[in-house]
Amino acid sequence: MAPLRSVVLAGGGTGGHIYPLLAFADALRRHFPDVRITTLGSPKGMENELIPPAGYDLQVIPAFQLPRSINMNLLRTPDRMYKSAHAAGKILEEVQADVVVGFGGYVSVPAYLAAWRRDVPIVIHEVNVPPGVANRMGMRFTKNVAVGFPQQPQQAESLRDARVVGVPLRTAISHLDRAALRPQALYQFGLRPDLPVLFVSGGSSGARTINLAVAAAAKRLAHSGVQVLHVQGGRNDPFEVPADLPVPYRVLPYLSDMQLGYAAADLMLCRSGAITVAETTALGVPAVYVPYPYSNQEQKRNALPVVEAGGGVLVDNSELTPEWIEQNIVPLARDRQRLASMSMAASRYGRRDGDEALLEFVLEAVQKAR
Ligand SMILES: CC(=O)N[C@H]1[C@@H](OP(=O)(O)OP(=O)(O)OC[C@H]2O[C@@H](n3ccc(=O)[nH]c3=O)[C@H](O)[C@@H]2O)O[C@H](CO)[C@@H](O)[C@@H]1O
Repeated sequence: MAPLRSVVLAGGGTGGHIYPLLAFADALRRHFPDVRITTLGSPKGMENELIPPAGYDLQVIPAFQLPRSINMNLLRTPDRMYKSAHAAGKILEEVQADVVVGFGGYVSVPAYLAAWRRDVPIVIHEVNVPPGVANRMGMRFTKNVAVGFPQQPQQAESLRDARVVGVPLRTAISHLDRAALRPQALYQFGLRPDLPVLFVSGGSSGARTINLAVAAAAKRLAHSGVQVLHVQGGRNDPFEVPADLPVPYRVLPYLSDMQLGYAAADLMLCRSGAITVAETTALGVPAVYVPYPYSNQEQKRNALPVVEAGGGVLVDNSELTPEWIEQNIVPLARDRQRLASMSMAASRYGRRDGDEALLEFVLEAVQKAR
């Protein structure tokens, strides 16, 4: 029997759930060119902007609001959840799914429920500690849980038996040779090759605090010879940057080709969403991480091991001021030796093969179920 004929991938909301799903879909297609790949999404998530252009079939199922904490009663009430699970189930039957692989986000819950009802094997990929609500609910239905980072099984009881597979990264990122792409990236962004580049990103939706603090430090950065490539984030308000700066400060609303940003960067200033950390470490990009201060400190946990390994610096959201940037980022961005050693330390922590490792885990799960 062919190992896989039809796979349903569920995950939605923000880039952090969608990019690993897309990277995994690419790995599936590379290994099994004839496999049918169906993705499940919700009506308003970023999946609608990211999945169809990547060439995958996106089936949108009715949305419902997940509670902030795990609540299994939700699964028993014939409300919108029932409608979503019913819609997911119809799709699973129509495509005769061999397996459902879920990456978290609202849309994963109905997919897990529908798969469980039909005895379709479920694999969960989780990148956060504590695990997201959707995946925690999914864990009631399967033991096939994979995680992105080596510290997760020690940090969360529910992930104790999970397999560490890494994070599936887009091939443009996992295969990136930063030094080789750097000249093209600098040219494309209109940046100078003789001055350090600070690459700023607040994750897939952007981060207001980071945007405002860096924009307010624009003059100090520019007069110290630090260029800035600033991705504002898909869903964030524009901000003002002085027009008459002596060195380039480029602002982009969103960067689909993140590899170009990573290639141009000498130093990154960013939120520590799990996928961002997986990418900076896989590529050895030295980073100053500003964890999102809410949602259970999950972003602080993502960044801490990298910082402890010497690959990054951590600063509290409330401490990120223009003065802090001037006193800390400017000297760091100009210290080539320190950046090189941070880059090496980050690379030692990161990995690039998460797509292949997750595929192996999924194949084992399907095999086990047959
Ligand atoms: C505020 C919040 O709750 N954030 C969560 C969200 O973050 P978020 O959705 O921001 O996800 P991550 O930081 O993990 O990943 C962002 C992804 O977007 C990409 N990107 C970003 C900007 C851009 O212009 N272009 C681009 O392609 C990055 O390369 C990366 O692949 O999901 C993560 C993964 O579950 C969690 O760890 C974060 O805590």
